[in-house]
Amino acid sequence: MDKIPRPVIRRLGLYYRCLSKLYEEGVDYVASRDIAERLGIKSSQVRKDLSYFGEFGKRGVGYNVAMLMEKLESIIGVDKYWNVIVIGAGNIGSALVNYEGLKKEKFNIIGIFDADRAKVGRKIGNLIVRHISELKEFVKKNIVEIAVIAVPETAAQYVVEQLEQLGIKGVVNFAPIKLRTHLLVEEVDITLTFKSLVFQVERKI
Ligand SMILES: NC(=O)c1ccc[n+]([C@@H]2O[C@H](COP(=O)([O-])OP(=O)(O)OC[C@H]3O[C@@H](n4cnc5c(N)ncnc54)[C@H](O)[C@@H]3O)[C@@H](O)[C@H]2O)c1
Repeated sequence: MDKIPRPVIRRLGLYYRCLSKLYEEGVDYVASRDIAERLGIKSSQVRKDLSYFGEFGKRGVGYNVAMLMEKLESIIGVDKYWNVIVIGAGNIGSALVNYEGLKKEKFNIIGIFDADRAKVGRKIGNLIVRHISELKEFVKKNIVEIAVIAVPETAAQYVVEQLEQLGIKGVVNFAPIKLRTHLLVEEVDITLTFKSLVFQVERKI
């Protein structure tokens, strides 16, 4: 399982969402072509990605939606609730706490922390902002494996080191900085997304 490329793992989440919709629509079997069409990717890509995990599909019939969902659930852990903490109660941190979509996908934000005492005690969604000094105690008392870094670039390295010491396993990092850490990191680099888009736009022109 270690050798599966990251982009594939990311796409599995998309496949899962697509299959959930099909399931809700009452669809029993689906062809890779239909999944591909819904997601705007090539059907050969869908077949290749899913073949990493064994032969799910039947030629001419397609994939059994419920069975494939079950298989994906066991691979990407969507059958499990993940507790998440957010470091930084600014624009991004607050937006995430207020974003219902995460909970729907079973990512449960259970704590938000900030270094600014003026923000501590404020209510964001259903949570009260805690001071960062309470982090250690909080992580000891709760099962938390995932954290979001939503602090300024200058504080992000320090924060990831704290998270590493506390045994957090993975981080979603919004700060535009390459973190030095052993933790698993997913970067959310909005500037890069724009750059990639304009690169493609220019090439089309
Ligand atoms: N706002 C955006 O649209 C946007 C877009 C892309 C990326 N980002 C990046 O995401 C990060 C967060 O952005 P934002 O707009 O939410 O910033 P923000 O300034 O609104 O919030 C950052 C929060 O982090 C807190 N903080 C600072 N040091 C801390 C520490 N050591 N421990 C805990 N909390 C600490 C601050 O008190 C503040 O409340 C930044 O690195 C930013 O560059 C922001």
